[in-house]
Amino acid sequence: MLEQKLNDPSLLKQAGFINGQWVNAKDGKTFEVFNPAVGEVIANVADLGTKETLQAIEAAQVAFDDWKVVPAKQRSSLLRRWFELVLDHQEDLAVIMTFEQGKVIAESRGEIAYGASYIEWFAEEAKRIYGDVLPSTSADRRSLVIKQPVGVVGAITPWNFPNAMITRKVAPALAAGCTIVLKPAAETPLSALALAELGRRAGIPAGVFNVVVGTDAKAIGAELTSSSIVKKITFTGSTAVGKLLMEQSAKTVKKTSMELGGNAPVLIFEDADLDKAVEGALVAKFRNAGQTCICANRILVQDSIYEEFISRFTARVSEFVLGDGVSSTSTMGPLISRKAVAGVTSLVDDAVSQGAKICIGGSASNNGDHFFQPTVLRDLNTSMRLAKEEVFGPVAPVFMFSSEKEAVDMANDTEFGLAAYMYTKDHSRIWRVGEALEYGMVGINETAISSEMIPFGGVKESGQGREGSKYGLEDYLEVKYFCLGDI
Ligand SMILES: NC(=O)c1ccc[n+]([C@@H]2O[C@H](COP(=O)([O-])OP(=O)(O)OC[C@H]3O[C@@H](n4cnc5c(N)ncnc54)[C@H](O)[C@@H]3O)[C@@H](O)[C@H]2O)c1
Ligand SMILES: O=C[C@H](O)CS(=O)(=O)O
Repeated sequence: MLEQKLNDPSLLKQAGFINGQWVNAKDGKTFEVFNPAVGEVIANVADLGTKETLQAIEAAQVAFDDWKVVPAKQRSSLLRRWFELVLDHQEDLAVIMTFEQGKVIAESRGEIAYGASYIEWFAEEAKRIYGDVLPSTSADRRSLVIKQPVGVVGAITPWNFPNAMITRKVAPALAAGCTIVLKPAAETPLSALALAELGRRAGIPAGVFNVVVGTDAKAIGAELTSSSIVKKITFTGSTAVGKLLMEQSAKTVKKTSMELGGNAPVLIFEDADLDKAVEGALVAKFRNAGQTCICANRILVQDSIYEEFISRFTARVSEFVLGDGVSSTSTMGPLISRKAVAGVTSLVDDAVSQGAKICIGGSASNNGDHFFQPTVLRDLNTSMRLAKEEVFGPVAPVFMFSSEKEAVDMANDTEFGLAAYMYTKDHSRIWRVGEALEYGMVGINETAISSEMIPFGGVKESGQGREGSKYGLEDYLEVKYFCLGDI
């Protein structure tokens, strides 16, 4: 049982969190949460819907009137306390995450630290929300700008990073003086509810941070996007759903922040440090069993080093140990669902049917229903689905290119533009290729590019807005201009 694994079993919450209270569904409905590694039910969580979402929005509106005038330093202190409590409970939060999402425990511990870093960062940024005094337009008037919170925020988050994708939204929202209604993914509600419990213990006032858990994402999302009380929607998830939410938000002209899908290329040029390129591509591809938005979705290798790269990379991939993420011997966990395994399988089968060769792996593993073998494919062409679609699984398609121009054209031949990576020692090439790549983030001889201090986000159909860094707060603030006459 999950609670028996926890030092503090009271962190395991199975109800929604609205206006500082744990609430069950008005109709008493619940839904099951599964451990993807073993297929066991680990929790039965309240299945909230439209009525409870409206209740949460109204609570957030009432709370906003008080929260927006809490001095920045006090908001900062509350966020700092929340940060400290998250780190104090890092192990329990990591165990909860591995049980409901499947990632290996070391990665879960890492995500808790990463998620906490956003709370720490925005606790600090809360005290740096500055306005401007502008040059006068005439002798008898003065112009100035203040910044104010946008208001009630609706947030919808994915299952692949069930802690950090939440704190990356809730922390800046609260730092700016906004209140928030969060709908986490139904696959991973427990991490969100544990964060809400620790926020409550930190002293974050009732109604400021609300969590609506439920399986009817469409209904909850419709309520959040149609309400005139909700002034902003912040979403992390697939591009298809992001487009839908943007459409729904247009009717009330909401601000939107969108962190959407990716199709990250790794460009490995013949002058690259091949050891670094192999290790970088390995991390970029197989983190969270390939289920991250900035995973290496295509590995593009220059023809003269293609065989050497394939040999070294495949050797390293053969070292992964598939298994239950709670086991310290496992280095890769399951995918989130059987549907995910089927999706990855169809992408591999499509490539092989068109002539791609399997270097290692290539099919679902017999470890259990949700496992897929770490896979390397070679001899691919750009007509294959793997060249266009987000894999979201442990499959590394290695494409070949001849010239720098061909590499850039291949890399940019996608509607996505989140992250891209390149390995080269040529500094002129770094600037030429870096500026030509149509992506929001570019890793150069490095693929571990994420932190709370950088502007995370993409261009094209990978989204709009940035999360983290000094830029991440602006999405939760409105600029107000004062014109002082009769001076
Ligand atoms: N850019 C980023 O920072 C980032 C981070 C993580 C994941 N992602 C992307 O998310 C996708 C994988 O996550 P996923 O499968 O959870 O994505 P998803 O879009 O299916 O679901 C994301 C969230 O949206 C909700 N949702 C689904 N349909 C909805 C609807 N009609 N109305 C309202 N809410 C709805 C889901 O319940 C979930 O909470 C991938 O495309 C990945 O690239 C992007
Ligand atoms: O999956 C998307 C995450 O944003 C990736 S990261 O952990 O922020 O690098």
